[in-house]
Amino acid sequence: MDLQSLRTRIEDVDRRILEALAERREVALAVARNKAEKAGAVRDTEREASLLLRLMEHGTELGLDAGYLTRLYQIIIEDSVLTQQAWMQQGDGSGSLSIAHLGTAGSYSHLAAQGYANRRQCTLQGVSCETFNDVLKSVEDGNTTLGILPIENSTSGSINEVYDLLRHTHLHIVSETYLSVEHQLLVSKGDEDKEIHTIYGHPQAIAQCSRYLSHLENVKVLSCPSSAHAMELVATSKEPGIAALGSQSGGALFNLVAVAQNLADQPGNQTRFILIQREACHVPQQVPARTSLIMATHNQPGALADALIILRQHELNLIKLESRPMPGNPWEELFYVDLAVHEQSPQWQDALRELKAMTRFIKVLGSYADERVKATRVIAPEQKSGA
Ligand SMILES: C=C(O[C@@H]1C=C(C(=O)O)C=C[C@H]1O)C(=O)O
Repeated sequence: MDLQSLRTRIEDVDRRILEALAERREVALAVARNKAEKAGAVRDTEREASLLLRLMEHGTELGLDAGYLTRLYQIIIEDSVLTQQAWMQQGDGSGSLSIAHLGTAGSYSHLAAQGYANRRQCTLQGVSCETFNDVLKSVEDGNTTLGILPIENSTSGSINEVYDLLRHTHLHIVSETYLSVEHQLLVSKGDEDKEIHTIYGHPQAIAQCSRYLSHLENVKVLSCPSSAHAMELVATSKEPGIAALGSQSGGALFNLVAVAQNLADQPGNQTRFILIQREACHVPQQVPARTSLIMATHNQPGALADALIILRQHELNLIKLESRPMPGNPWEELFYVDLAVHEQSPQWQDALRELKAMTRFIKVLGSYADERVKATRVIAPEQKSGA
């Protein structure tokens, strides 16, 4: 067979894989409907383990590597669990979702908003904003139903500006979504061989690529309001030797080419985004929930330890605890806390009452579906027999 015919065959196989993936997602939605009727939990790790084991046995018979299959199916199962969780909360997708986001099309916030809408079988009606505060205002003023904001990154940590804004708004966090952020260095087509003297990027992208950038000599690094701004600047400028930090899909949108890839200081760089809305949401019991709050303890020895003891007494699982200086009050600390709990659970309501009595300030930012899907692990059949 010639190369072209072989490639046509590959394309045919890929089409069938895609159709099978779409069918699997449809069946997962039917499973969600069934679970909603029976009040069953979305996640069933025993079922996942037996499924993975069977797939590995069958796969190795077909000559496929067990490690490859596990990685592949972990992604497929994560998609299935998150699709079911989204359905449990929002039901069947209806039309479009209006979401305010930082930057124009191609910014990381826009990509995350796109992923959020896709997961809910909705089309995205995105509204570009210049600042995080504009995203908030768009939702507060009723111009959009939702706003999306990056809240923390696996490399650069919490995005304090966003926490600060959340402290002063009456909006609620109603969802979270994770985006793999693979920064690339993008230049205009034809400029691939030009020496770079200036790199533009969003401050978060610059922080996440600090190691790579620190090794470049005679290069100016300049901040832009969003990654989309940085890419647009490079795309529209005639000046050679300028580059932008951005994503692969953003680069494609602006017709830019990558001259360096995977630039984040840590592999697997991910950003967690939150979705904010005017009304709080209700997380069904079948879906694991995360509750986020900000609190300031009294400035006295052991105050934080006392707050943590309350959480332990109520058996609350702490996902995140971070302290930040309180803006305007030097040397006083504000704590960001995330707990694995449903807001309406009596366990949390009791703990909150006790915390209110012993903190100077406490604000629940929202309770929403926990989108971290910890991969189920199984021992591959050959490894088992070889052990
Ligand atoms: C589809 C189901 O829901 C979840 C997703 C699974 C999958 O995609 O195979 C398996 C178990 C559950 O964690 C199910 O329960 O069968």
